[in-house]
Amino acid sequence: METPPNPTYNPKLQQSQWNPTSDFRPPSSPYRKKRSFASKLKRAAKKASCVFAIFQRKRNPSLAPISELGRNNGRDTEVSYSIDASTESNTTSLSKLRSSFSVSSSSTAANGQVGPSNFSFEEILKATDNFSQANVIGEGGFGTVYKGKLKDGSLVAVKRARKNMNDHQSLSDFKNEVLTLSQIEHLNLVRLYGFLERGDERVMVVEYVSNGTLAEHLHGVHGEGLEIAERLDIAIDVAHAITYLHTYTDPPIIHRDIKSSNILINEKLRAKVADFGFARVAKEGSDATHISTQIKGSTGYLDPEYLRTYQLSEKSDVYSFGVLLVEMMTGRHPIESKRSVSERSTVKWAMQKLKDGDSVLAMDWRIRRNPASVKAHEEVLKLARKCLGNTRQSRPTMRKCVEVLWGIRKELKERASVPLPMAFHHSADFPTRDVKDSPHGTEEGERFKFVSA
Ligand SMILES: Nc1ncnc2c1ncn2[C@@H]1O[C@H](COP(=O)(O)OP(=O)(O)OP(=O)(O)O)[C@@H](O)[C@H]1O
Repeated sequence: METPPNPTYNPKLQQSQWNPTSDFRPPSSPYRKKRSFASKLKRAAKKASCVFAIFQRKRNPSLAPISELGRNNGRDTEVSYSIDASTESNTTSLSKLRSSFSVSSSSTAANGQVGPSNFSFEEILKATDNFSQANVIGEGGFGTVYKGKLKDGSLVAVKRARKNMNDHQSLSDFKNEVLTLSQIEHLNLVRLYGFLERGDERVMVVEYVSNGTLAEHLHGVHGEGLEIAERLDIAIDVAHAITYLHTYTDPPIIHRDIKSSNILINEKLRAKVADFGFARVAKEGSDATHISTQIKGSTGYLDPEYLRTYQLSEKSDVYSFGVLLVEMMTGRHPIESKRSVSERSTVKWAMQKLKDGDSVLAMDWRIRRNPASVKAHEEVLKLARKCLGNTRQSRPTMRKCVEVLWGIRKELKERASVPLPMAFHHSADFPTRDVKDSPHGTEEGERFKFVSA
């Protein structure tokens, strides 16, 4: 099932316009379409507002132009940039998926502050209570992440770059993340609302996603333990997001750091992919199949072919996605250093179980067992096996992964709706395991509990 690209989205953005490593300048909008009378009128109004902005800047030079983003290091000016908010729609079919693939053009208000709710550095200070410890929600490679509430009531996550960010790489990763995020908009990708820079402070304001990371859900820190259907929905969301990056942005974007801690979960247990610090723009041109680059990514998720050859392609994300699928099905970290040698690499262990016809033994103890869930688990592992292929040519595209996952979800729903004969409750086909079992125990001696759908 091939999906034609969204006809309204055909940006032809030259890489030279926004090379993330060399030129940190937000590009002009790549979003092109025929202009209606209304949009001409809008443009005229915008022009007028630009004239007003120039007039304002003359009166108030502290309002730096958008094009100075990232270039006023050390000066006490404030620079801001953000993208429009748009209504999110849930995507469950290919056509809906397509319609959600759009890039919003960045809009600039007269005062140089833009976005869904205009905010200044002062408002960010207010929103986070002067970056108070009570609002800290996480710590990452770039610095501390705060929860904030803007004056219009919307919740945001504020990523505050470490002040002594003299590590050139971290700063360029930070800028890379801002730049990449500013290019894209998708239901399953964390939205960038804006970037502010004042003096040595740099903050990135992004959509707040309220329910922790996938890693926390899988490894028992957050939530009750996800059921198989919820895991499938999350896998589909992630696959949609990566498909979008690979297929519907031009030039394509390789995420480079797909892992469970970079996937944020909302209250409805749907996923948004975050952390574009390592994202890399693929070369333009159909014959460009890979990019030679420094190794980036996270242990356990890294494509071995990329490690060997230093050549990055979209299929490196596919490999990491394969590792993620295994993690989601087994509930184990990709590397489990405390386990016996044969179980230390979760991918190797689970793939061996699949090969031996014992895939159910690699199923997360938190997932309820029934014929439908056991089958879905096995099918996901089979897809993971393809994603983990040794060569990039042997791995499926992310779009193919979406299709396969849709098929598995459909079958799961159909199977789950068929009432189980009582005999199944005591079936020897499905080993039972006590849900209280330690996730760190070895599989030998584990007792499984079989539960009907
Ligand atoms: N948009 C967000 N909404 C809610 N919480 C977030 C958001 N972004 C980040 N967090 C929280 O802050 C933590 C740190 O995030 P950050 O992206 O800075 O680093 P990381 O991805 O965990 O680590 P690294 O940068 O080393 O990859 C996350 O683990 C998450 O708990």
